[in-house]
Amino acid sequence: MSADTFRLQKVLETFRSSLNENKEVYVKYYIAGWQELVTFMNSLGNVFSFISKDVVSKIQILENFLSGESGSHYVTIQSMVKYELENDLVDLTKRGSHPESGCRTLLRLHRALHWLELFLERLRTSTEDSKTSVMCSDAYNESLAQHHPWLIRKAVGVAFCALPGRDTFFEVLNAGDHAQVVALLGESLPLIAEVYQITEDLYAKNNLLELP
Ligand SMILES: CCCCCCCC/C=C\CCCCCCCC(=O)N[C@@H](COP(=O)(O)O)[C@H](O)/C=C/CCCCCCCCCCCCC
Repeated sequence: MSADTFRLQKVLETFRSSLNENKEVYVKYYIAGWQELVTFMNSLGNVFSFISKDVVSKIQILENFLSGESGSHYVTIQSMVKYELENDLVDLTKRGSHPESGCRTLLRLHRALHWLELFLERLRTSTEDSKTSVMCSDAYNESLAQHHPWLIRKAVGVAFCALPGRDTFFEVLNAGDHAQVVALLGESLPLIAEVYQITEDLYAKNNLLELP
């Protein structure tokens, strides 16, 4: 299997590894989960490249923090929030001297993780006449759409029309037959949901949910 072949199992493994016994979220594994999702998006064709490019740029920002001189403060999302707030490294109300803080960058991926959770639950419970474009757009309208300007929403709508049908989508997930994919989604979703909720609670507690 080539390195750039998407594996749903790997998404499950990375999100499982991202949580420690203290319910802290390791940035390294959070990033790894997104890198695997980018591999999946790239397998869908160029129509999604504007999306994967944005995710890759945000992954790179977080990787740069993690490998930088303050990297020890970026090991977990919790330590990142603490460090950036204590050192005034976050633009809280308007974009200023820290336009691409770790907190703000991760928030964008966090919001997208909500979309993923909503979409995967729809996929898990879908029937043979379900449409991937409808499942994607319904999940998008319930989550990310509120954070995107009109032009982005329109571009996303066009991209959704290019999505493969449900059967092909299951095949591209590369996780066996439908029953095996549904089982793996059932195993993955609680982990994704837990990572999402821990991050949501952390950001809400620190009033970071609307970072510019
Ligand atoms: C486990 C099974 C895999 C199933 C398929 C999932 C594969 C894709 C996973 C996630 C894709 C969504 C990632 C979206 C990240 C968007 C981050 C964002 O909101 N960026 C905007 C804000 O950033 P700043 O400008 O403030 O820095 C950015 O402006 C917009 C970027 C481009 C548009 C993003 C649209 C997201 C659409 C979500 C549906 C993606 C469908 C992928 C194909 C299944």
